[in-house]
Amino acid sequence: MELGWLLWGAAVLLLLHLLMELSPAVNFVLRIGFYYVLCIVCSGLTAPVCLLVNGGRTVKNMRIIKTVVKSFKYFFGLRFEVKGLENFDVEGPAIIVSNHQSILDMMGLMEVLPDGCVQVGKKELMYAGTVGLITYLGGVIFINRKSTTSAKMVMAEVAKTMTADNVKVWVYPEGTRNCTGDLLPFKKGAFHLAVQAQVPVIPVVYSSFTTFYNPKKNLFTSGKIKVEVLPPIETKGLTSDDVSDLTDRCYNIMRETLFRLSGRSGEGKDSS
Ligand SMILES: CCCCCCCCCCCCCCCC(=O)SCCNC(=O)CCNC(=O)[C@H](O)C(C)(C)COP(=O)(O)OP(=O)(O)OC[C@H]1O[C@@H](n2cnc3c(N)ncnc32)[C@H](O)[C@@H]1OP(=O)(O)O
Ligand SMILES: CCCCCCCC/C=C\CCCCCCCC(=O)OC[C@@H](O)COP(=O)(O)O
Repeated sequence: MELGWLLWGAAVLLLLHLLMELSPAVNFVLRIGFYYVLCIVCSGLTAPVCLLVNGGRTVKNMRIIKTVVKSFKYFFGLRFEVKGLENFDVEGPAIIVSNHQSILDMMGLMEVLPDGCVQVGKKELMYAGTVGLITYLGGVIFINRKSTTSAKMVMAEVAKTMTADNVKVWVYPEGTRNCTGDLLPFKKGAFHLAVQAQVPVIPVVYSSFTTFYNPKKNLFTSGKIKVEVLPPIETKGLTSDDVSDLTDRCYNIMRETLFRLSGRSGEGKDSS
């Protein structure tokens, strides 16, 4: 009886393997589907641990979430090469800005996430079942992207509390996922936040995923991601009039770094 089940299991695995070899679409759907399942199941298992250890919604839960998510890369054959982690060692709060390519970014995020750091996320994430629960418990700040007024109010509140709570805030300034190998124009929320709280901006850049991940081409293989944490940009003394310049400065540094890390040297200079 047991041998029968084993043989059936082996046959199903072999069939899936053959299908994945033969069809890139099947390979993509199975791999990305597995990522979703992993996120949903691990969130469901991690949430009670967070509740038991820390009692509710707190940034301290990010340590637990990070430990779990850091193991995901082994399932997908992803390797991270990280440089510049010492640039996170600023005294007190800071705004961290990074490029946002895919839902896979959660793995890269957790690879470098400093202690005491929460992310700004779209409010729709809150309703994503167990993933919503874990992002809530981890202290993610939810914003309504469809209402600039409401998003600005949330961000202004964060500017007031981040110094008192001594937290770093991670914002994806492109405001949405973008897997083109380039950057979208930056939204200004992160930079207003940095100026209002008078805290430094720390840019983090991930090399382009396009060589191993492209949903339009059903491409999802193993790959290496280079990550660079860049030196902090001070905002002391800056006012709201300086936000546009600060945004452009960060955009240019990050775009140049993105192209360098992705092997497109020489591109990205002197563009705005
Ligand atoms: C165990 C297993 C676990 C598995 C799983 C775990 C996962 C555990 C980690 C989860 C991690 C989640 C990560 C999610 C990742 C996202 O969900 S990314 C999407 C959400 N994030 C964002 O959108 C952030 C970036 N967006 C912004 O900052 C935008 O500026 C805002 C605040 C949303 C506003 O949007 P907007 O109106 O479209 O933007 P924008 O053109 O910048 O602003 C309009 C005007 O308002 C002004 N303005 C903007 N903000 C302000 C401000 N704060 N004050 C004053 N003026 C302002 C601008 O200057 C502009 O005026 P002008 O300069 O043109 O005159
Ligand atoms: C009862 C409802 C059940 C709903 C189940 C939904 C399950 C969703 C499950 C797994 C998703 C795992 C993803 C981990 C977190 C990803 C965060 C993320 O990358 O969000 C995208 C957001 O930055 C930008 O969104 P858009 O590109 O503007 O769109």
